[in-house]
Amino acid sequence: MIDPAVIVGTGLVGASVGCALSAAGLSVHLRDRVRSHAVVAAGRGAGVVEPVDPASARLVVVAVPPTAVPRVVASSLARYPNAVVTDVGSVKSKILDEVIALTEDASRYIGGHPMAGSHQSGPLTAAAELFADRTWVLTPRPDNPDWVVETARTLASVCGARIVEMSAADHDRAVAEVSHFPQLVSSLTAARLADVPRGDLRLAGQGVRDVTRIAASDPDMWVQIVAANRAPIREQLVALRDDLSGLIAALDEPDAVNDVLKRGNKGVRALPGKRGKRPDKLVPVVVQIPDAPGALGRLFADIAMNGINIEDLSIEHDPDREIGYLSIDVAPDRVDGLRRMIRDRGWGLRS
Ligand SMILES: NC(=O)C1=CN([C@@H]2O[C@H](COP(=O)(O)OP(=O)(O)OC[C@H]3O[C@@H](n4cnc5c(N)ncnc54)[C@H](O)[C@@H]3O)[C@@H](O)[C@H]2O)C=CC1
Ligand SMILES: O=C(O)C(=O)Cc1ccc(O)cc1
Repeated sequence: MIDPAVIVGTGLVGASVGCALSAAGLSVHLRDRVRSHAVVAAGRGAGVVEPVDPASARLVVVAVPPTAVPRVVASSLARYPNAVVTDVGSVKSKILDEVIALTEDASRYIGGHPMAGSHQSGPLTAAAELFADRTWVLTPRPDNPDWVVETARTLASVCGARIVEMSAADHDRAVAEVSHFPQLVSSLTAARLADVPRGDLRLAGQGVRDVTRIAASDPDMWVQIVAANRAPIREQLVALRDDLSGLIAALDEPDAVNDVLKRGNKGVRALPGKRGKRPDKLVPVVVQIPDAPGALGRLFADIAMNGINIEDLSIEHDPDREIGYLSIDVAPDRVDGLRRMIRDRGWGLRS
């Protein structure tokens, strides 16, 4: 149904889709305005740079920056007359409006958005597993024939993603809440660090790193995303401004500060955890590991030998010493066993 596929735009997301489809045995043809990006993506196993016979292409995945998406979708609909054309752009309504304005018949176009990526860009950071167990939003419309929707579903499934279907408008509101607004807040938080004296920055722990990771994202890309989804983002920012004004006015009142922190706790609990497990039902065990080849592998082997399932994990690097702190989340009934094993096997335990 999706073989052969064409990917236009072979940066982080396009090349990752290519890697996932190629790993599933499909033939994938890569195109990019910058040919070297397609060549690098091919080198990472995303497909081949040789063109496909346009009439034989079954699927085109447009993975270019948001402002370029409508034109590339329109030209792909014309160039590949038998293919379903989908995109991975982070906004959906504006792209759809522009595609409809550019084409006579947009029924072979269906919007898509895998909710996976990173703050990095370019094909060098691509990975076939990027979409595994992540949400892939599709925005089918009444004018899409069933086979078009089915083709897009097949793409998301082959990439290992969970499909969520909704209208373009609902998608844009949701991503403003859970992706675009958090990006801007992370950027604002990180921006304040640029003026913090070096000596003060040495006190930075994992908390500030957690809330600023995505502030390293590509500004060019995010300017385009924000421009295309202004109304719902503005709503979030205005609500934040009210919250900030309230907090500033109430800083002397512990009850009001407590209320802000409690609301924060509630928000964290609201986020879905792994397979529906609430993250607050897992317990972190922090292990000190040497920054040396094979250390992680040995630790994981020890944990597996003891029949303990790692539900989630994260790593923090010591800024001065060649060690890392691996935080392993396990079910509460496995904590004692894991701690005992860690000590018995000679690993350092931090909590
Ligand atoms: N970065 C992320 O975490 C995520 C990004 N997205 C969306 O995926 C799309 C691509 O993002 P990334 O892969 O991160 O960007 P990227 O910058 O890594 O790759 C974009 C690629 O598109 C190429 N390109 C630009 N204009 C083109 C054109 N007119 N024709 C052909 N190729 C063109 C560029 O040369 C580049 O190789 C964007 O629309 C973005 O909104 C979706 C989910 C996650
Ligand atoms: O880095 C992360 O955690 C992300 O959430 C990346 C991301 C960036 C843009 C999107 O449209 C979707 C996902």
